[in-house]
Amino acid sequence: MKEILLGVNVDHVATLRQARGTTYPDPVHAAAVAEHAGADGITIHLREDRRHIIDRDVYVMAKTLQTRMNLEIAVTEEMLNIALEVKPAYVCLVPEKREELTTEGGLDVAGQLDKLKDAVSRLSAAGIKVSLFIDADKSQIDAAKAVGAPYIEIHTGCYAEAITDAEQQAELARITDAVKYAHGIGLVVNAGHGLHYHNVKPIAAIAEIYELNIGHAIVARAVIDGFAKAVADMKKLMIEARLGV
Ligand SMILES: CC(=O)[C@@H](O)[C@H](O)COP(=O)(O)O
Ligand SMILES: NCC(=O)COP(=O)(O)O
Repeated sequence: MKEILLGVNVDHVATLRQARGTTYPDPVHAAAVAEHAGADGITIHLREDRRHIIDRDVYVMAKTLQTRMNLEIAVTEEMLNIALEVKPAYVCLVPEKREELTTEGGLDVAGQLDKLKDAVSRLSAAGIKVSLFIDADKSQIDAAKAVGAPYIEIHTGCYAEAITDAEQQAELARITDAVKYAHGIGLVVNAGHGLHYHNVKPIAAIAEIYELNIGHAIVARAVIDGFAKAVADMKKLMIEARLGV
């Protein structure tokens, strides 16, 4: 049984902090608790509008994380320069629209090959492992391979937001096919967005998935159960899925 890793996204600990402009709760503290509870990495999305994670969080976590940072950023000069200065273990390039409530879809790699090739090349030259946040779409997977990204993260939002069982099963089949195809052409395949305690197991059971990045649901559960238990419970579900229990 291949282990599946959990990247805990602490963005929405910062959402609570930004809601009042206080210094608490601190996503740096939450990240330390998550790592102690079994997180294999910490994911943070530094959005252009800094609605949750702010620059200070990135620079402090670069010094304090015991596992590794997966920094999600848009493909802009501002963000690329921050990534090249901080040099996190991983950078995941994501699409971003200021008006969106949350990430709405995958990055259009196929439609901007030269721009992505340049970004991937610059980040990789700095020793950063680059992932592209894309839809479960073979043309986008091929494009990710073409621009030299070693990792992709399949957007699971359509699966998570499916209304009927039939729709969810269709999205699961689409994701499964995409993961296996991407793995088959040599990409390391992660997945994430909208996963929670009641929908994570079928995704975690896909053997070729390397890591799941999960945030909103863990932070929401932590409000009731505490952060350590929320992380540990999610990791337990993922391991159970891999064991087929
Ligand atoms: C890229 C992705 O799916 C998540 O990291 C998401 O972007 C979390 O941040 P928001 O909730 O601000 O969209
Ligand atoms: N890339 C997905 C991620 O980091 C967390 O997404 P969500 O679980 O907050 O929807």
